[in-house]
Formats: sequence, C-alpha cells, structure tokens
Amino acid sequence: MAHLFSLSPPSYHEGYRSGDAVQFPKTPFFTGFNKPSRLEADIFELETSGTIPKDINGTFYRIQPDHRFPPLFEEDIHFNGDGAVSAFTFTNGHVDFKQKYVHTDRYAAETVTRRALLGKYRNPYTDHEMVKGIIRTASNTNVVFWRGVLLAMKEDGPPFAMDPVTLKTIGRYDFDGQMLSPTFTAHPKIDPDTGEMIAYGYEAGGDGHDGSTDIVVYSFDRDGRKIEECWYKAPFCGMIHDCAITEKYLILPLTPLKVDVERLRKGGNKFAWDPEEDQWYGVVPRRDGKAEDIKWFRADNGFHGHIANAYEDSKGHIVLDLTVATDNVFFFFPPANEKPTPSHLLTRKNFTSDTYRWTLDPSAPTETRITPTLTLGLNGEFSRIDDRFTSKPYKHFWQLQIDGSRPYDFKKCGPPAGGLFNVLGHFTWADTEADTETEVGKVKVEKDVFFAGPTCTFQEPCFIPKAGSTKEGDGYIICLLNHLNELRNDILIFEALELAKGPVAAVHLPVKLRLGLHGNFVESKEVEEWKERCKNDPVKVATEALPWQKRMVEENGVGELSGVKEAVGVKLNGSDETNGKNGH
Ligand SMILES: C=Cc1ccc(O)c(OC)c1
Ligand SMILES: [Fe+2]
Repeated sequence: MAHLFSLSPPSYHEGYRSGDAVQFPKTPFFTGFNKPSRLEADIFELETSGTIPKDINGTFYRIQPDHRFPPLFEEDIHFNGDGAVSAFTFTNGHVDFKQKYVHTDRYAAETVTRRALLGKYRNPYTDHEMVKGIIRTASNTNVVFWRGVLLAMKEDGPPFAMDPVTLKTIGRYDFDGQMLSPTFTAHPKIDPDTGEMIAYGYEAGGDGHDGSTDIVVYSFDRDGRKIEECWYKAPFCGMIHDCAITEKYLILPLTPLKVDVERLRKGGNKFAWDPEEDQWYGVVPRRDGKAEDIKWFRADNGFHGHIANAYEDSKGHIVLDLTVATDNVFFFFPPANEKPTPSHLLTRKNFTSDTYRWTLDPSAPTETRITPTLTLGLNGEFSRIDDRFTSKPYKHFWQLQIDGSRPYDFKKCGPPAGGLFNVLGHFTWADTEADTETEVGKVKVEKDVFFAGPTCTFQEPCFIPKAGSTKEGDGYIICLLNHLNELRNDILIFEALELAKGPVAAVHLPVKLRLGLHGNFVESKEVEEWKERCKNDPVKVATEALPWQKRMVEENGVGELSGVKEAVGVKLNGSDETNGKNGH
C-alpha cells in the first residue's frame, strides 16, 4: 500500500504548481530551518532565563517573509514570502509575543482562492490573470513606527499600516495622500533632531516594474507633512536597498543588480548581477533638491550591504560607513548570461563582506571615482547603531559576524540557513574624526564579540536605549537566536557595550520563526501617547487606487481588471464596497 503521504500527485510540474495538494517545494528555501512558519500567534508570558531588565518597557518589532501558500514556482525565493510581523512586548520584566501577517492586497486576493496567485519575486508577468493590476508588495522587509502606526515595508511597493498593539492591518499607507509613487523604500531614516522621515523610491517613474530609472526622494516632517519631494535619474535601473543621511545630504547606494524589462516579460528574474558594473553612490541635498543636483560617485564593483551610519566631518565631507561584499550576495539573481541553477545546487558565493568607510566630497564633480578611506578587515552584515546618533558622528556599531574559524556542527545543522552569522559583534571606533584620515586596511575599531555556539546563528540585532540616558550606546542589544538543530528561536538580551560578557537574559519561544530581515524597538510610552492622539485624529489610510492603477484602468477598461476588483477589493474607482469582505 502506498504511504499516505505519497497518495497525492506531485505538486509541481516542470517547476510550476499543479494540482490541489497543499505542499511546499522540497527545495532548500522551503525546508529545514527555512520551512515557512505560517504562524499567527499570541503568547502571554513567554518563558525566560536570567533577569529581563525591568527598565525595558516597550516592543521589539521585527518582520519576516513567510509564504502563506505553496508558491506558483517551485524555485521561489525567501524574499517573495508574505510579510509577517512579530512583536515582543516587554513590561516590567515580563515578555509577551504576538505574530500576524500583513494584510496586503496580495494577502486579500490569495485568501479568496486559498492559493498563490502572484508569481515570481517582483515579476507581474508571472502572475495569475486574476490579479492583474494589483499592488503586488508582500510588505516583508522592515517595520517602522510612524505617527501611531507600524509601517510594514518592502521596496517594491507602498507601506501597509498596522496597529502597533493588535498588529491588525489598517490598510495601505500613503501619508495622507501625499505619497503616490509605486515604490517606496523599506529603509527610511528618521532624523533624531527634527523627527522627520527621509525616504525614497527607485524604479518609481511608472508602475514599479517597468525598469524606470526614476528615483523619488521624500521628506515628511514630524507632523506628517510632506516638506520635500524631488525626482532624480539613476544611470541604470538597479537596486537601491538602503540609504544614509547626514545633516545636509541623503546618500543612495546603487548596487549593480540590474532590472531588464525584456527579461521580466519573458518570465525571468527581477534582477541580474552585473560583475562588470561599478557600485554607485548618489548624493542629493536634503533641502530644496532639484533634479540636476544629484551627484554620483563610482567605485569598483561590489555588493552593498546595510548602512551603519553617515555624517559630515569638519571639512564638510560625507563620512559613510556600510558593509560591501566582494561578490553577488543574492546568488539567486545570477548574471544575465548565466543559466539559472536549480536551487538544490545553488550555493552561496564565497565572498567576504567588510565594513567600508567612504569619504565623499560633495563639491567633487559627478562621476568622481572613489576608493575607500578605510576597510576594517571584518566579515559581517546587518550593522546597527544607537539610532539617536543617525546622521551624527558616532562611536559604536553592532554587527553580525561570519566567523569561519569557530566550530560549526554541520552534522546536526546542515548548511547554515540564511548564512553563518555565528557571532554578534560590538565595535568602537577609535577616534571618529581622525579615522577619516587613516589609511586603508588599518583596523581602527575595538572589538567586543559573543559567539552563538556551534548550533546557533543570529538574526539582525537592535539597540534599545536605557530610559533616561542619552549617552551613546547606553542600552541593550536585543537579538533573535536561531537554534538550527532544534528548529526553534530564542531572544537574547545583552548590555550593549559588554557583549563578551554574554546575555543578561534570554526569552524562549516554543516555536521556530522564519529568518527575518529588520526590526525596531518602540517604547510603550510612545505607543500609548499616539493611541491617545489617534482617538481624536484617527490614522488615515489610502482610499484610492495608485496613479499607475488608474492609468491601467483608463487604458484597458475596468472590464479587464474586474478580476482584481472582485478578488482583491482594490479600490479602482475610489469605492470600497469590496474591501473587507475578502476573508477578513
Ligand atoms: C537585503 C535584503 C532585501 C532586499 C530586497 C528585498 O526585496 C528583500 O525582501 C525581503 C530583502
Ligand atoms: Fe534591508
């Protein structure tokens, strides 16, 4: 007799989903530690070890891509998973946990059909007809608190707003109708002095998947008013994942991962790595920018990781610190001339990801070639700082490190899911101003590190300032720990300036989450204050389709998009009659 689990026909035929069996691909992106969690959860009083500091009163929010349904394509990637937000709320030494999906338009549509309708990562040409014209974003990359709401963000679409207490999705957020570009970054920066949000979108000129080289830059002041909007041109349509701000400038690292609309039309990958292309840095003024103001700096090929920080030095030069890898970190987006490799054969490239310091002279001519002022000889990613020092000279950063010299239990864990981030590091710049003069290669940091052990890796850390203290680094580091052998997660809490001493406390989850991207800490006081304010002035979400959707309706007639209208409740005519009846 056939084994019960072999009764259903194969769920993928020639790489495309077939049949009705609900089965995830057996590929490395969907198995082992990478198996979707699909969990919405609410746990009151998590188990803990050590002593949870009683002065942490607030919530650590983080987000993970977590596929709800078997993907349409067997070779789908982690980054295409539905956004799910986790919230760890600390109250006087106790910790509660919540996790909820972001209810995007794709979430609504796929709830109706109980199966995936959207195809490949950022390729609408691979979607089911029913969702033509949909806002495709999975909102899975970052979660940022803004004026009373949590914004779940992904760089291919607008943010979705969630209630910070219940994690219920409120709707698509358009900054009170002031932000109508098709794309919006997952890495906005908040100026700690002015409280404004500086943000941008790339591939922003058209519908968000047409290879447009337009970049839009926005600033919203602390009262939510749009005070800046300027449109610039990029030398090519490529990924601009993170950004940095100084007092006067916004810096946009353009990575040689390129979009090609013809490839998209043929059902191919969103991005292709171009090993021949430079890494570019666009610099624009934060105030009164004009299209012609953008200045590009170019350096030899490299793959941008995340920003640590940036500031202007005493000469008015921009000091910019970020990780840059020596090869294509997104191994699933190979060069255009390379055939896609089946994912069971895919391997991470052998790259290192050092921390680079660039010093940019804003008065230099555009397309000036640059070399780093400093490289640190580290190998890591996911740098974080004390965010109160964003845009200012700073001393401390924290970063996940890849230390191949430490023991790793391959037998118990297999290949490390998401990368061997086995060490959490705290680094102190020796002397911030002098560093800009230092020669390349000289390590000018002091290290303070903690090794996770041979069966564990870390997810991105986050700094929590100690209440009442304004001193840089005076706080805690909170960090998810992956138990790769047990398929479970913990949260570790460290004194931020004393990682080597080990965690002061651990919080134990009874389940495995998925590998997440980014997170932020918000004080309970702030959430409560905004709850009060929102009673009189409720958060408004988008009530109309985006301009590109309206154009699509005009060009094709609503008839062609009726599938969307019915299934998704996209408010194509500004009516909301279908919204809300779709599953939730
Ligand atoms: C670097 C991370 C990164 C970049 C682009 C993405 O769409 C993404 O999705 C989770 C993640
Ligand atoms: Fe990121």
